[in-house]
Amino acid sequence: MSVERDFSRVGRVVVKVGSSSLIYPTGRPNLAQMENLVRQLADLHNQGRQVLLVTSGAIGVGVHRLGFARRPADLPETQAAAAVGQGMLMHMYEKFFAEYGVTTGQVLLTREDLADRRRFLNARNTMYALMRLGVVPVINENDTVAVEEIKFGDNDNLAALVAGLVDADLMILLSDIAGLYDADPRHYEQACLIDQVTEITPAMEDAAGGAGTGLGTGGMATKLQAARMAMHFGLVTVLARAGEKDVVRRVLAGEKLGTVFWPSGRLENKKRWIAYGSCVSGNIHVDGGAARALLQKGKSLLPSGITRVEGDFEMGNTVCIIGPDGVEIARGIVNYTAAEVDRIKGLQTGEIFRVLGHKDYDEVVHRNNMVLDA
Ligand SMILES: Nc1ncnc2c1ncn2[C@@H]1O[C@H](COP(=O)(O)OP(=O)(O)O)[C@@H](O)[C@H]1O
Ligand SMILES: N[C@@H](CCC(=O)OP(=O)(O)O)C(=O)O
Repeated sequence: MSVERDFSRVGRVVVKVGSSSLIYPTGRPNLAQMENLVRQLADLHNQGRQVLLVTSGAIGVGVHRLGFARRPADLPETQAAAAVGQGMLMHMYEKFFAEYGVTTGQVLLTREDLADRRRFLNARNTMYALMRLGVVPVINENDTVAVEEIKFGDNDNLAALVAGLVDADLMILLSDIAGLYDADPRHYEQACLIDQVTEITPAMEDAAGGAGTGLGTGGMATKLQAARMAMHFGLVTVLARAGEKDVVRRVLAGEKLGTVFWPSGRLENKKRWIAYGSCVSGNIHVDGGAARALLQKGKSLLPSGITRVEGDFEMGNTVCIIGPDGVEIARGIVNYTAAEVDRIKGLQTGEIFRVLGHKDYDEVVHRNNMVLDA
């Protein structure tokens, strides 16, 4: 049964638009599409809603401006293209938004900005300040400096992280496709549009192919990752075609357009960061008793159930907690270093002081700093 879409009370919206919707096959920017999108976003802004735009397209636009026939294989040249293209994109957005009297602010993020808790909170404060000042943040990955190890890699995941960061009510992913299909529509003419998703199934993941054009990154697979993250955060996602007439207005009006992904949980902000923002520094393996205590009884992780430690983490880092079958059961912020956990593993909490010479916490990972099923 289809759940009614009522977005009348949505106050904060993150809209992500992909390269394939912003660039013509000629490699030149699709000004009509861009202007159209900006008009709709400016209208949302005028309604008193807070709008954040996550935009792709910097590399694609820069590649064409620099006269490359296709995206260069070489990283510095790709980053040079991003530097050129990002400036061009921002110039166009600034111009179109200004026509409607709306001020924009460019925010370029790297994976590291969100992986570090202090920088994550700093980024959040900046976004809140921009919104308080009535500015529409225009966000992209900082492709010019981001190298492989510190990349989000695709803007779908970036959009979901941003939506979680600012506590958005709704994320709209605009692409060159009408929504999620039960098979890759490029290969199966009979593929059917799925109008709503309450759980992302393995069949949907199997059907999610790569990018539709040479410009897109990640294709449907990264959109499903982003939607899964948003569902876990407690946010609604709508995936729709950017070129659909008045798509943003119609989505917000509750029209049955594209695919809606309904929330499956309600993760609080800090736990969102633990599960998806922070980088994992090591693994703690636990026995069956500890796994049950965490999963079924809502307990913290104590030294007694720990069997093995992997990695070289510091206190305050994020670690994965691995069950006896080798599968991750939780993720959390650890209260001791890897060397300390190794020394107290299997012991009762009463023995921590005797072994380490100090005891700041009974718990190796406290329940409040732990997320199950991350
Ligand atoms: N199951 C599926 N449902 C819908 N689209 C799919 C599916 N599998 C693969 N795709 C492809 O994903 C493309 C969108 O991803 P991508 O090219 O990365 O777009 P964007 O630039 O908007 O991020 C579509 O053009 C479509 O061809
Ligand atoms: N940050 C890159 C876009 C990366 C990306 O995810 O692209 P897309 O799949 O088109 O949303 C750029 O601006 O070119």
